[in-house]
Amino acid sequence: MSQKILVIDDDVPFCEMLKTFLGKRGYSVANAFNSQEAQQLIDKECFDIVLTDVRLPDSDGIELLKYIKKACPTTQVILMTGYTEIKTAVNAMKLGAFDYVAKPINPDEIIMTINQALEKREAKTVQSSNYSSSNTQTKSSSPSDGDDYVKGSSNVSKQLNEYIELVAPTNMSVLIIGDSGTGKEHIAHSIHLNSKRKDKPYIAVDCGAIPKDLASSEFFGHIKGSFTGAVTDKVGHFEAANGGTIFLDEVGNLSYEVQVQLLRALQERKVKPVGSSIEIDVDIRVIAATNEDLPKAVQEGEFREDLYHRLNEFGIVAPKLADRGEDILMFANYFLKTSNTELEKQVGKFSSEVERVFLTYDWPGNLREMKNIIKRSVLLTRGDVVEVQVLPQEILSPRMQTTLKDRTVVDEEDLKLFSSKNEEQAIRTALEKVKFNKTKAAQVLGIDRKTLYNKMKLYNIEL
Ligand SMILES: Nc1ncnc2c1ncn2[C@@H]1O[C@H](COP(=O)(O)OP(=O)(O)OP(=O)(O)O)[C@@H](O)[C@H]1O
Repeated sequence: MSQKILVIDDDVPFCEMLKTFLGKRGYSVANAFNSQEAQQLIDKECFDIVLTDVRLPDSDGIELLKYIKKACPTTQVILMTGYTEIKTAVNAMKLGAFDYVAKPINPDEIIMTINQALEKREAKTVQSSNYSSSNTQTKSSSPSDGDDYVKGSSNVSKQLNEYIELVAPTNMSVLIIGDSGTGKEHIAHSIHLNSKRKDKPYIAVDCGAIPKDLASSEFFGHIKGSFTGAVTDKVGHFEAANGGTIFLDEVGNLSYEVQVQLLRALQERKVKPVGSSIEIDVDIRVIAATNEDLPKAVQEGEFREDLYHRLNEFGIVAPKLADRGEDILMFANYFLKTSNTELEKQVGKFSSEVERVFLTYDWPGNLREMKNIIKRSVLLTRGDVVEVQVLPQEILSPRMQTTLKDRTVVDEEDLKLFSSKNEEQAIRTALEKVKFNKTKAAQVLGIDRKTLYNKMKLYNIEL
């Protein structure tokens, strides 16, 4: 059966174009032109992937994302963002979006992102014999021992690694605090692998993806017939993690009610599956992560103070990528290597200009953003060296954008799937913003002046 994709954008020709493009590649595609229509379709069936514009006429992509995550937790949502909306996109990732792609949309990039999203969706629904869940991962590989873990040598990294080494062998609960994409999950897994529990289960639970009414059953399990839909006995995350480590990702997203249940389980080290009268002893180590300001949530009465202290026996801050100094290029080279392997390419290195951009950019999406940008750049690189022309415009400073020699060639490619309506609007908005100074407008848009003139002619934009 072909994978189902819902494309949501108020730009009808663009939606149709994307539908045809994806349809030709074997996907079964539906279109919606506003949020209401989209919700009606989602109420009828859960899609594998939803591709939605960030701005919709009757709502925005972020609100819709929340709706989808509630209605269909395993659907992977990819946002399509216009110029300079990276902050919104990063926020969306915190709320559970799989990824974002910048408009103009590049055909290879969108296909690559869809494939990655489908892989993630499949990984989420992998089931083991007596334990199944849509919101967990069990892991056996070692990120800290093998080639796939960059330790870094900057001062912040040295301190981070020291903390991991110190706390790992203990049984202390660890709370990892850090922005989205800083590597919190990697840190959690590394603590597990360096602990005495390393040969026991490691269960990662995405707390943000658990629907409120199913939370008790997800954490503590249920017995057959205990509620409508409980057709078999189910082992909860706590029991599955028995003897090992449970990683509670996005712990700040748990409802107050679930927080109470969780605290009880952690204090008493016993769980009772829904519908059962028998308590099960559990021996687990808890690692939690959040990108929220939990002390503030405590102050505002949204997060229980006793649970906060229970989780925060040892706090670790995951550093922002921009603060990791000399590690930045180490990470970049690591992602170059992994991208080459995944895409079966042999791109050798970054140009020195690209390295300079990497070192000066502020990386709001941290390691995840870097990984995505490098993968996209490797995909678009035809030679041996990643040049600045293949970098997305949001990471280039305006000054650099105008010095790009071959920008037009890349633009022409990027524009294949870029709707004329959006493009015309983007150009008009940019011109207005800079009081109709064409040089500045070209900078804002990330295109050269010649391209801007051509496009103004095409859309009859007169000043
Ligand atoms: N030390 C590391 N070495 C190599 N890759 C890493 C490292 N840390 C993180 N990554 C990679 O960076 C990406 C983001 O990491 P991760 O998912 O752990 O971040 P996160 O902080 O948990 O994100 P979120 O808050 O969005 O859940 C992942 O693809 C991960 O594989």
